[in-house]
Amino acid sequence: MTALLHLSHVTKVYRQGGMLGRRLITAVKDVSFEVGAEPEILSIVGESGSGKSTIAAMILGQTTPTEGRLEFSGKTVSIHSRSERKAFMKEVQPVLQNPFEAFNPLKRVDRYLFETARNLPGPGKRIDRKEAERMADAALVHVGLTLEEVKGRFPHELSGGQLQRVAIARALIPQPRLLVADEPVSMVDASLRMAIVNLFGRLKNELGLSIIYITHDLATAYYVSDNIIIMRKGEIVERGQARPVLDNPQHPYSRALKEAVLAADFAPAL
Ligand SMILES: Nc1ncnc2c1ncn2[C@@H]1O[C@H](COP(=O)(O)OP(=O)(O)OP(=O)(O)O)[C@@H](O)[C@H]1O
Repeated sequence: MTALLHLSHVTKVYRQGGMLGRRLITAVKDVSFEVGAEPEILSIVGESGSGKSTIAAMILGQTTPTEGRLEFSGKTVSIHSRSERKAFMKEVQPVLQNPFEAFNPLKRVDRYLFETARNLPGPGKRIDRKEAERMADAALVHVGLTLEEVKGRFPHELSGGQLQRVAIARALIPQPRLLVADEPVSMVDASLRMAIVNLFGRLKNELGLSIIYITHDLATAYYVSDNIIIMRKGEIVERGQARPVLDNPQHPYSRALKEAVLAADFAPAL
């Protein structure tokens, strides 16, 4: 079966600086991996600067690889127009790190959901307000909320965890096949992180959605992912099924990452 997403020998080089002192930064170097045809949660972990966000940006079509190829459902991803972007975004949706940045503080959050529903691409009759409300409510129910709970609310009237759920609900409205979640719990209160991560597991099972979960947090990655990729300086150093890899990491860098987490967990309280 054709993989949902296939990255083949992908490299991304950024140019930094002006004419004088121009520097080339290889953010991602010869990376290949797949998200399979069956729903899966793939975690990409690694320290800051290892290239995780650059991979997310390429998968979301926000930047193009310098070398290599990305295929979605067997077709090379190439976005040259607004309509191509809209069609692609129907299938692949982002979940951002900071939900407070994803929403304008002066705009009621339900408006985002209605607008997303009403702007869906494709033929057919225009979605009316009632239908948009029904779609918003259905998406909110998938994330453990209801339209009644968020209707008329501004972003600051919701907690970080609730707002991240609304952001995820918004991403669900187009009925995508892949979510790309870049550090989605790092701005959420520690006590609520597991709830969001559990939600990913539910969305995979209930909606058949695949999720790329980019994180620093090995504990949640261990808990929720089927597969894992460990990155260092733009390259994949280890990959495989999440639990065996994290139970028994082979690469010295993976071991160091795990030891850093264990050391933090057992650090004496100050
Ligand atoms: N737009 C850009 N222009 C120039 N360099 C960039 C750009 N985006 C990222 N980089 C560089 O590419 C490298 C990889 O960055 P990237 O943000 O992909 O890593 P990351 O693993 O996601 O890190 P973090 O967890 O801090 O977001 C870094 O050296 C970064 O400075």
